[in-house]
Amino acid sequence: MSETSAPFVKICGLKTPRDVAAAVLAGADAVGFVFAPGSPRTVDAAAARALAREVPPQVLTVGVFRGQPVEEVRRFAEESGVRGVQLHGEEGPGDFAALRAGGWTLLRATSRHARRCGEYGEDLLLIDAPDPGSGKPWNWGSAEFTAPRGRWLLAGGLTPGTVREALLATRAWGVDVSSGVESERGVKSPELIRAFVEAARAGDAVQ
Ligand SMILES: O=C(O)c1ccccc1N[C@@H]1O[C@H](COP(=O)(O)O)[C@@H](O)[C@H]1O
Repeated sequence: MSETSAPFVKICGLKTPRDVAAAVLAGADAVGFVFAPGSPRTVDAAAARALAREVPPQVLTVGVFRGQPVEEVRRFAEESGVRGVQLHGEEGPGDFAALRAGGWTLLRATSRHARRCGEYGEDLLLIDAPDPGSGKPWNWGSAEFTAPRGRWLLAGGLTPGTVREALLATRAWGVDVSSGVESERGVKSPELIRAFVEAARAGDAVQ
């Protein structure tokens, strides 16, 4: 995982070798493969395994889950060989503790208020819109939003045009995007991926 002061950037919902090449070439720190059913980006474990083989070791591969039983999460993560697990659900500290033994980097995604990264035993906290993967932004600029402490990623409707402003406003440690780097729903655009990473890193550190 990146230890630089530049924002951490995760590009999510990759489905093809072309998507992976674009994210890696753009300089993403992490790439996500969606195992949650019902998304236009859902891939199976075998497809993710083949894609993950194209990812260099400095880039974190992450399996993305929504409301799936821990046993299913474990099985997909083991079969695909991803190094990180991102949970969008009602998982509690016990679930994170159960997955800890697998050696994965654990990401907890929530749209609720969170005080700090690590409260549930996660390595990274992700503050997202209530409808993950929808491309709908939430009101991160509102005075009611209090940023958590520690390593947290901002997600939800970010685009190359909004990511820098969002980073400056929230002081997030990093960002995660899916819809905002697509030419149509579920289809990644190498140009938008490059533009997103460039915009996130323009001027580098925001912390
Ligand atoms: O990308 C999906 O389809 C998805 C499905 C289920 C859970 C999470 C999903 N992606 C995550 O959603 C946000 C980004 O959403 P947006 O499309 O940029 O608004 C990010 O955390 C993805 O990892």
